Amino acid sequence: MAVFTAVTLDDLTLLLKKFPIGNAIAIKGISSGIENSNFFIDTERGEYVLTIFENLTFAQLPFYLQLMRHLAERGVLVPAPVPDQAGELVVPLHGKPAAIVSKLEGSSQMAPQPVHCAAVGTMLAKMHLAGRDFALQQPNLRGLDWWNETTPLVLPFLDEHNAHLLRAEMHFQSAFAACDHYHRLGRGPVHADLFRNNVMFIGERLTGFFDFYFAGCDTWLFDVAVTVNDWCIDTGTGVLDAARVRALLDAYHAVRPFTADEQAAWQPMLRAAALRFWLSRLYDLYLPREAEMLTPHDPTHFERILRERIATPAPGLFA
Ligand SMILES: Nc1ncnc2c1ncn2[C@@H]1O[C@H](COP(=O)(O)OP(=O)(O)OP(=O)(O)O)[C@@H](O)[C@H]1O
Ligand SMILES: N[C@@H](CCO)C(=O)O
Repeated sequence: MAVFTAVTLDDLTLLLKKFPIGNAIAIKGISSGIENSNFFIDTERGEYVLTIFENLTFAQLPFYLQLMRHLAERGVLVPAPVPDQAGELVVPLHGKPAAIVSKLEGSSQMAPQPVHCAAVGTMLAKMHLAGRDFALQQPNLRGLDWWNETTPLVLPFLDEHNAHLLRAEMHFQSAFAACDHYHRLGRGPVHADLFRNNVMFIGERLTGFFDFYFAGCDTWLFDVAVTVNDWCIDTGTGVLDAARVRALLDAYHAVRPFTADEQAAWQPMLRAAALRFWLSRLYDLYLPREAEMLTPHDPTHFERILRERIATPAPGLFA
């Protein structure tokens, strides 16, 4: 279940008095998702999604909501936040921050073909370009600093085989983050969690990216690597599917051409993207937050992907 904070139709009626989207008609909790309480809401003006943020603070939220607004205004398909009558995108509800965004049509494509990967690559490149003039700055809060903080917390839970892998990969990634190629990589706001369950499709048509609540400023290549590590793999083995990788990368490259520095950084970046989710899944499994009510995601999936990326070079970014 993923409604940590309950909201009744009466609560919604009161809340919507502050929003220019008509009166409340219905509210329905959304069962998927592990971070926030989400609701589909119907109003006299249409369908929206109400999110109550269970972990993010009032101070952190403007970055995410303003970013979504910035991207939506530039034609990137993302949910558009709805400002209240005072122009606020984040409002208190039951003492927690909340926001209303437009509802995307469609559903997640959990068995993507090259055509879906190409659509994701195109929209991801458009998103990176559209984010270049976004004024707010917030680091990727699940970046190298967080990995450094988290590694000693999870190491005691690992067997020697995995502890060795984690220590060795942290060593490798620290050196990578210090190298010249890395510092020349293009940067900006990135989604940083663009998995299959965070993109909507109707058939082969992409209708939107959502769940921006891990977004932050980081290298664009990190975003591409996170996306490829989920969209272009055999989920049983973590092995990359060459046709889907090619489709995603070629589509991205056609909108924002990759650079030689990005090509040089590609293999270590795929490992970095695998490490990021291996670590967060280990952390969620061994050090669960009190409010956590869901079965954590399986860390061994990303351990497998990391080992596979170390063992087998991925197709290059471009020929
Ligand atoms: N703007 C939107 N339009 C349509 N559906 C949405 C929208 N936002 C969220 N949803 C629906 O709500 C579900 C949960 O949302 P979301 O993934 O953002 O939750 P979460 O708690 O942040 O989850 P997680 O971190 O596990 O991905 C999605 O799978 C999707 O079905
Ligand atoms: N995409 C993350 C969950 C957080 O959104 C994972 O699969 O570990």
